[in-house]
Amino acid sequence: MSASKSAAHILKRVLMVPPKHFTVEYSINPWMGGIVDKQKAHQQWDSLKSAIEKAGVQVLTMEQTKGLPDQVFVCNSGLVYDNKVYLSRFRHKERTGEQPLYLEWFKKNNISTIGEGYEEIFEGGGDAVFSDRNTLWAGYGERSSKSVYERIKALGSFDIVLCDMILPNFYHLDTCFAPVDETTSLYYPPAFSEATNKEILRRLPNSIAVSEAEANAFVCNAITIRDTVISPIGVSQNTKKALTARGKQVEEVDMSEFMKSGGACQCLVLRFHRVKRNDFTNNYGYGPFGIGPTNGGFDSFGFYRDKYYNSGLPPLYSFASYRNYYHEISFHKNKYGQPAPTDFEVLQQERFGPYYDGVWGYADHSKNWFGKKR
Ligand SMILES: NC(=[NH2+])NCCC[C@H](N)C(=O)O
Repeated sequence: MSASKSAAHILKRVLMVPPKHFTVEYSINPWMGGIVDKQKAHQQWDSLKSAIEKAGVQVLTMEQTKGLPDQVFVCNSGLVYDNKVYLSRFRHKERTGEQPLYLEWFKKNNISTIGEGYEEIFEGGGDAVFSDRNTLWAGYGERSSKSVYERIKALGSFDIVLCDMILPNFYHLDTCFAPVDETTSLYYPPAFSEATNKEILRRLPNSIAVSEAEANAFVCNAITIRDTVISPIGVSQNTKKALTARGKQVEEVDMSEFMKSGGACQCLVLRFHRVKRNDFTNNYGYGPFGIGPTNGGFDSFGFYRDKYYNSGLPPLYSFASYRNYYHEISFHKNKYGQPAPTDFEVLQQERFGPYYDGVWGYADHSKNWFGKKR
């Protein structure tokens, strides 16, 4: 059993693209065809968004650009780890127009980007998914290239489990595999080579094999948020039983319009997980006494500050710098319109000089607290 919390438990936000210009007008996978009912697509997208929010995850949105019908499948924009993203490079020319738009969005939201201009084909969260912070499931075959995963090591240090996919209908990893918790996934065994099947059961021994009918209903395109499994309609009684035995509840949403393009729940979201805290914060992102830097009180350095001590000037602490400091992605600008400092550690050293050595992290958060030196 993995020591690390499952990805489902640390999912914090997702990015979604409302289907303003969603159509099926070309065919780059075996599912694509049919006429999209636009109104239905909007309703289905809205109900997915509500299900995600109800499960406690924030939904950010980005506008769709006309002429890029598959941009709704924003999961394919890249793979996010902490505050970094490895950018996609699409296999089909029909989707390459999406790349610069995603790049711009990541830059605007202070997420550092890797992979711009790289040759290797990579379709982001469609083919690569974390089951916990230390384990990346890495699909290749129809879309992403196997070699890209050497490059992806630049994102962070985690195991990369290469998944050999062998059926054209299951062209993205998320069409046939979905992590559920630290020992469980939903998966469709025929879609994988024998070696990959073994590896899935070795690392996630409680995995649930779905039937052909479920696989074709895109049940493996589910998203688990804590204990809620949000899946397209079509989960069998057997699978429901197995999930209930794992303490999960199943919520089915109709994804018929998006399935005309070969996508469903998971394809419509890009995931942002909770970022690992520095040692000197508690699990709530605050320093001692639960007082955060935006209030008066002691901060996590053990320094007292009041809310207005720097009045007249922009505050030393702002929401943006606070988020950045706690290794959070800052999605908000502070009220002075200033971006978060790019290297907050350096900034802290300049401010606090000898009192700050970057290695705090005992129970009282500071070995130099009030001049104490232990
Ligand atoms: N993550 C996914 N499986 N996304 C679905 C993408 C669907 C899109 N029509 C394509 O073929 O690229």
